[in-house]
Amino acid sequence: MIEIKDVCKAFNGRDILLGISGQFKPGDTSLIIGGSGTGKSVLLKCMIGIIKPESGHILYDGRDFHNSSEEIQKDIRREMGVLFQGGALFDSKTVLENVKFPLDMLTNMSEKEKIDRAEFCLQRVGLENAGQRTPSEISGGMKKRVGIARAIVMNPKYLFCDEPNSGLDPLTSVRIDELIKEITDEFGITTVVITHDMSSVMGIGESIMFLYKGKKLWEGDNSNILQNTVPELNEFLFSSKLLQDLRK
Ligand SMILES: Nc1ncnc2c1ncn2[C@@H]1O[C@H](COP(=O)(O)OP(=O)(O)OP(=O)(O)O)[C@@H](O)[C@H]1O
Repeated sequence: MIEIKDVCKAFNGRDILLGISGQFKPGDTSLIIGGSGTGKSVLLKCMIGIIKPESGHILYDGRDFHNSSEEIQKDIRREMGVLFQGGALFDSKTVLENVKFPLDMLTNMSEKEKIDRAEFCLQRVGLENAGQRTPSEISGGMKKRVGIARAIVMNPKYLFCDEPNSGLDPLTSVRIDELIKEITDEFGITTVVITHDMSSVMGIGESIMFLYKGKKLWEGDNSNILQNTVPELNEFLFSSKLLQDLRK
């Protein structure tokens, strides 16, 4: 479980996160949603340790990440998988080499063990035949799958996905969401997804936190989000004329 307690962050005197608290449970796909500039990515960066919060605590199964020894921080980092928004794949490496990369960097496994593990992960995301291609030779949806395979190659306890649907068509988006949810269920991962995609909210939002101007204004799930009474959340959910009409 990941617990965040009263996390605050400011840049150049401007408050970005104003005391965010919440819990993310194992086996759940938890979403952080909100409009542009509300602090979702900054919160994610605090969680994965790219940014240090000014105050507050981020606990990984009870271990206070930012207030732990370097050794414990290293342990926690090894338990994280991250799917970056742009994919962050190496164009000069093959798909298989991209997936294997964290194993090369962080383990003492033999080459055969690393290849077996990378191939298992590629198979899990439905790309068993794409290992020898390079990222430039595959589609956007396939790149996301490679990113997911690489994010799970170290068998993470915690998985972070930054806007996994960006740049994808609606059908591919749903497939990527479903894959993230399946993997989360199957391996009991604590998964945190940043999104502003309404179909993700309704499709995989087992736990949802809504941020607005650096504050958490609502939390719940996809079964009760449409009944919420928070004006800012409704404005976010029903931003388009089409959705407003459908709601009516
Ligand atoms: N390193 C930084 N230095 C200064 N300001 C920053 C920095 N990183 C983020 N910000 C500011 O923090 C605010 C929140 O940014 P953040 O990227 O978290 O938004 P977001 O909710 O993820 O938006 P989007 O959905 O558009 O990605 C923005 O006003 C941004 O300009």
